[in-house]
Amino acid sequence: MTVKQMILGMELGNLSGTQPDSWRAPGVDPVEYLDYDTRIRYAQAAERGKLQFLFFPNGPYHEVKDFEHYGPDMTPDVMIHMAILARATDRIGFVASASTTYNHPYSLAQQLKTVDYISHGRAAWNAVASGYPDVAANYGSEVLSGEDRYGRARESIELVQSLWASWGREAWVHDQETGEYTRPGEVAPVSFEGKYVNSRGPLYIPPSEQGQPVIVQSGLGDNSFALAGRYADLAVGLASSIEEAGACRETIRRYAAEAGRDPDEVKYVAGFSPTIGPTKREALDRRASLVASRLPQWLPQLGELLGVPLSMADLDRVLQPSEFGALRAPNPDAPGWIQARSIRAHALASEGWSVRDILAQGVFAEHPTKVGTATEAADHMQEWFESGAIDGFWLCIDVYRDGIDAFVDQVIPILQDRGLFHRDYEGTTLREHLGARDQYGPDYRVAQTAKPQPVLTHLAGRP
Ligand SMILES: Cc1cc2nc3c(=O)[nH]c(=O)nc-3n(C[C@H](O)[C@H](O)[C@H](O)COP(=O)(O)O)c2cc1C
Repeated sequence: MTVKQMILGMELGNLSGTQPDSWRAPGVDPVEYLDYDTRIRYAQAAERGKLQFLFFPNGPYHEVKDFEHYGPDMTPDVMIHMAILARATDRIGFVASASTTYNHPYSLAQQLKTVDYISHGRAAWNAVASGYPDVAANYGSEVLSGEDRYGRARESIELVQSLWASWGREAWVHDQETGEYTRPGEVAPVSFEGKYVNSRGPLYIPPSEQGQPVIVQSGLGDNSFALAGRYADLAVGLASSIEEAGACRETIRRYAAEAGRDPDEVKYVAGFSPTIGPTKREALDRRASLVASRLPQWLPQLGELLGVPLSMADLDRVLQPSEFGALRAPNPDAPGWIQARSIRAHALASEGWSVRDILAQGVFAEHPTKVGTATEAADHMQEWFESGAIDGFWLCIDVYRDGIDAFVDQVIPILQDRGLFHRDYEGTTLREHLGARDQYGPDYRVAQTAKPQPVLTHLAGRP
């Protein structure tokens, strides 16, 4: 019997790490954002840890509003980024986020398949439907309705996959003797006609070693979950608790079953934001220094959560239970990760941490946070994974310069010794790393617009 092991990915798209002041951390070169010798070193470190994939977020937009004090936190250009890192690594996969709303499927099909080919089958497309006003504004648009964004997303995925298969899987014979370059009729137009996107095709790029890129979906909300259930091999999630993660995963699995797929075909990974130190105290001090510029903004917010006014003068104070009282019910209409803040703030205050240490432990972080030793990080991961709510994690490393090495050299061996993570890649392609099924062209079990293509019909009929 093979024991199930976790899938691990890591975000590598933003400035110097995922924490706000990472660009000012000791030893960090503040211009490394565009220094590809450094980015390559980070990708290679993740590969040394046998991580299955790197995740590249992309709006494109500048999420941080205060451009004067914080660097951009998105990927410079996701396709170029992926291509450069692909040529400097051998095994690790790449998940490139790209909008289905503001890109033409032909361009996406071309770029993604090129990288899939040159990386020997390690590319994935995180197909996102662009719900952010800033992204829309960059393309001179308003945010479109959910119906239109997700209608276009479904068609775009099916068209991109149709174009990928318009160069038949066995088409490329390139026989120099006979002069036959491709088999007759096996590179053929797709003549795709949707409500939102059209293309004649064909695309002129042969299959990669995994056939075609893997489909990923990252999102929160019913539309995103339905898209993931219908098309994705991997869903990259955001969940503040094991219960929330389990509920997201179950929703995606239900949508997969409704679309006619085996729910096990979609893996679900949740975010995790560790800060590792030789001792808990050192880890807390590290994390506190990485959020220092946010403290004036967070203190009043923490005060609201705990029902006690807080200022910078309170930073090193331990609050007494009589000051903050009982946990107040979070707003049930708020997203889960916002609701989780009060619960976490209250729990940390009750444990007797100072105000600074409460804030250092990720009360306002987007993802579940563990600040402590490598063993504490591994314990968190083990608890989540063994609950059955997730198939793994995508890691949001605090400062890339030393945080990736710390995770790879200290946490990964613990996970491996506990049998929770593989010791080496099982194959060479991302599809193999994720245990995703073989697929070339659209998945006709779930397709809504794509029609079986001549090139595939032709191949199906071949003896
Ligand atoms: C973990 C996670 C990662 C995401 N990454 C991106 C991204 O890189 N680019 C993007 O445009 N949207 C990204 N999103 C946004 C979602 O794709 C989606 O648009 C959002 O959840 C809003 O949902 P809606 O489209 O139903 O309004 C991400 C969402 C989550 C939860």
